[in-house]
Amino acid sequence: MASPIIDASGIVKDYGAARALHGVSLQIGTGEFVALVGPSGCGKTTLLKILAGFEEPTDGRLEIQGKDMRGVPAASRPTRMVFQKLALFPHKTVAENIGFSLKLQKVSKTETDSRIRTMLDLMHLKPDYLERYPAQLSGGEQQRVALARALVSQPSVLLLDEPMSALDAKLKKSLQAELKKLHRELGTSFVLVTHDLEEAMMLADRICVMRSGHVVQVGTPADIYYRPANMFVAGFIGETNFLPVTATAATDGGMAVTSPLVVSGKTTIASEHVSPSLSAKGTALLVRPETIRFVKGDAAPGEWLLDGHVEEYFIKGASTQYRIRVQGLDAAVIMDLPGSIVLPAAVGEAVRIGFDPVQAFLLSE
Ligand SMILES: Nc1ncnc2c1ncn2[C@@H]1O[C@H](COP(=O)(O)OP(=O)(O)OP(=O)(O)O)[C@@H](O)[C@H]1O
Repeated sequence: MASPIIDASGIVKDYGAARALHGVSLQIGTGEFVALVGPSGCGKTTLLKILAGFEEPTDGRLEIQGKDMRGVPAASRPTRMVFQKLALFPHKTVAENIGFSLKLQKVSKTETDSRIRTMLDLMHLKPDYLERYPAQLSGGEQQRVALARALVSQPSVLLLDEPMSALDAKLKKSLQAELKKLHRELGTSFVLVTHDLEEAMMLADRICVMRSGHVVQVGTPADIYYRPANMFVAGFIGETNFLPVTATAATDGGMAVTSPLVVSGKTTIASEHVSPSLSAKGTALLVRPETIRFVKGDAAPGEWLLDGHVEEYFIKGASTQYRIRVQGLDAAVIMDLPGSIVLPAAVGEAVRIGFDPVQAFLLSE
């Protein structure tokens, strides 16, 4: 990265005796959209608050635009934060809410009015909303006002703490699309904390996966989905199948893998399909549900085959999910097939399923 706008290194945060962040390092590029994901309590909001200046790190160094942020209060940083729970002032109108920070900065009335109107356009809010109070707006509209209020002071970095978690599914989808468009138009760096992995995949240039106060992996959505560092990351994003295998180093840098459950033989997984942090513990092939098919005639060359029976299926509209029970595997194998009027197999039916191991990824616990 040429010159990161945010450069956090070795950030430690203790709350009393409890350590919330254990030396987190993360660089964010100018204009980049980064999503922070991970299970509840892993430290996402704490990290965001440290970037915003609402919490001081116990140890480590944070630079924003090349400047050490130690002791720099939130209001003096080039960052603005939008909170999970709306922090709109209930007794101020939409116009007063949006213009609040400009008033503090003593920006002229003409300039303030003009910036508020620009924000209103950007957020697709009608001009007559300006005189309304937050309680007179829908949840989605309130969230757009909160975004407008954060963006009106033209921050270099927008920090978003689950801004869409309170919205219903349809509203969430439309606001997600707007957020992506907004990011493209403004060129501002966005850091989004979210529980919604699909949201992170859809919106972010890079995803930072956290666990228990540590960064486990930072990568593009494709890296995280197709080349996860370990089973934790793989299981966190999307549905997964883990097929236990025995792996030994192959001569060309890849790994030779075998499984007693597989009808056909040994195969080599190329090095780019092997996790760099592979260890001997719980070595498995990650096989995504959409890469598995029913094999009714001949197998394709090199295809791995498993025999089982249909435990259940779920019609999801555009796709149908099958769960296949394979003897010797703890969990049913999940397959996602394109939706079709004619179902390919019935519950209880004996089936043979197959996948190309070249599309799989070798990882460990
Ligand atoms: N002010 C605080 N005082 C004490 N402990 C805190 C405080 N804020 C957070 N923690 C603890 O720090 C850890 C990380 O919390 P944080 O809110 O950053 O997690 P998170 O990943 O954002 O979780 P969630 O997804 O549930 O919002 C948790 O164990 C939490 O209980």
